[in-house]
Amino acid sequence: MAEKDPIKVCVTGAAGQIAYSLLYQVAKGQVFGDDQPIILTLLDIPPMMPVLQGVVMELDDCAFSLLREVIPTSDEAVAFKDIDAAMLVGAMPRREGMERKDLLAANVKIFKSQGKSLDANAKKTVKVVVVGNPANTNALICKKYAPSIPAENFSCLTRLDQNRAKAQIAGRVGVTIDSVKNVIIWGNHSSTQFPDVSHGTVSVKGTAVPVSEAVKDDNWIKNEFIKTVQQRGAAVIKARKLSSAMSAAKATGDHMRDWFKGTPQGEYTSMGIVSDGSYGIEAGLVYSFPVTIDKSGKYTIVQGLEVDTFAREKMDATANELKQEMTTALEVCSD
Ligand SMILES: NC(=O)C1=CN([C@@H]2O[C@H](COP(=O)(O)OP(=O)(O)OC[C@H]3O[C@@H](n4cnc5c(N)ncnc54)[C@H](O)[C@@H]3O)[C@@H](O)[C@H]2O)C=CC1
Ligand SMILES: O=C([O-])CC(=O)C(=O)O
Repeated sequence: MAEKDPIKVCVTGAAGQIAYSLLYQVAKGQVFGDDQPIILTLLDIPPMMPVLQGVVMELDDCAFSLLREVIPTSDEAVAFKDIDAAMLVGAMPRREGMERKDLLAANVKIFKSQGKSLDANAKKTVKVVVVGNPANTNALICKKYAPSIPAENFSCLTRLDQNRAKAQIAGRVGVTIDSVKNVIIWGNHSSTQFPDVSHGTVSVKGTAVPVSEAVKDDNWIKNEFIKTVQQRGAAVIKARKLSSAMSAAKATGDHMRDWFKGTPQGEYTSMGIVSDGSYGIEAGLVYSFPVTIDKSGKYTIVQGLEVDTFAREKMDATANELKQEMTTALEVCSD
């Protein structure tokens, strides 16, 4: 069979810690498919160019069969030229004691500039995932400054939260990770996010049962579980003195793979997307919803899930935080 044409993929923050794990997955074919040749563009800031050269040397030395070309640069226009996919990782990470929104003033302007440059340089079909924090609001700003690219092409990463939630449930029940399905992350990638297992299932001895039936401890689900997932990033920072990188890279790969290839039959996944008003969430906010994705890469918000009073309160609290972040971000970007 004839070889596919290469796709062009940009990773920003390419000299940083998440990129170091992410680039391996992308170049190895674990994200876009093991028959999909890749051209990589790698963006970082000028002082990081010597470090980035080292990353390029290592990419060469990996001898990846699918990697056709690597373009390291500190110029957004070069990095975004005709790209099919953008993984916007480059931004300052938080340190111990900070909330992710404390990064807003420092990071949001990066996404204003990159939104403008994507608008001018990327393919109009480009799929963008924002990883740099505060991820939802950075994605909102990026989209705002790229008006010629459809809003549904912008997303932010909440897959790491979903993976964390699945791991907690699998560990608690004592099953493998793939036995846990349809765990949802609603809202902001922050400590107000709502990890919701009320529509999820666990496969126990070959039969799918509701998570609550498998866990048999609603108090744990409503308290410790939610808090553990909400605070997991902070716990990793406390332990490592650096924020999550291997797991963040894995989640970014998972997010993009599902977006390009589709979600498995009967399963949904969570991603931060521009709200269309579903579930009463203000249209325009970048909010994490459960979605299914078809083989052509089009996602649809899962509709009709029952929302009880407990869930409603949590979904609204995280939406309110996002509204406040949006107001601050628009102020920061107005000059
Ligand atoms: N959404 C999520 O689930 C997660 C998000 N993060 C966030 O991802 C971001 C990156 O984290 P790390 O890789 O650990 O940080 P890092 O500090 O190791 O790397 C960040 C890289 O971005 C570069 N950079 C800064 N400004 C840039 C710009 N304007 N254009 C291109 N590159 C730029 C830096 O020079 C650095 O090389 C942070 O904001 C972190 O908080 C981290 C984990 C999970
Ligand atoms: O917590 C942080 O600052 C990094 C991050 O977003 C995560 O690990 O989820």
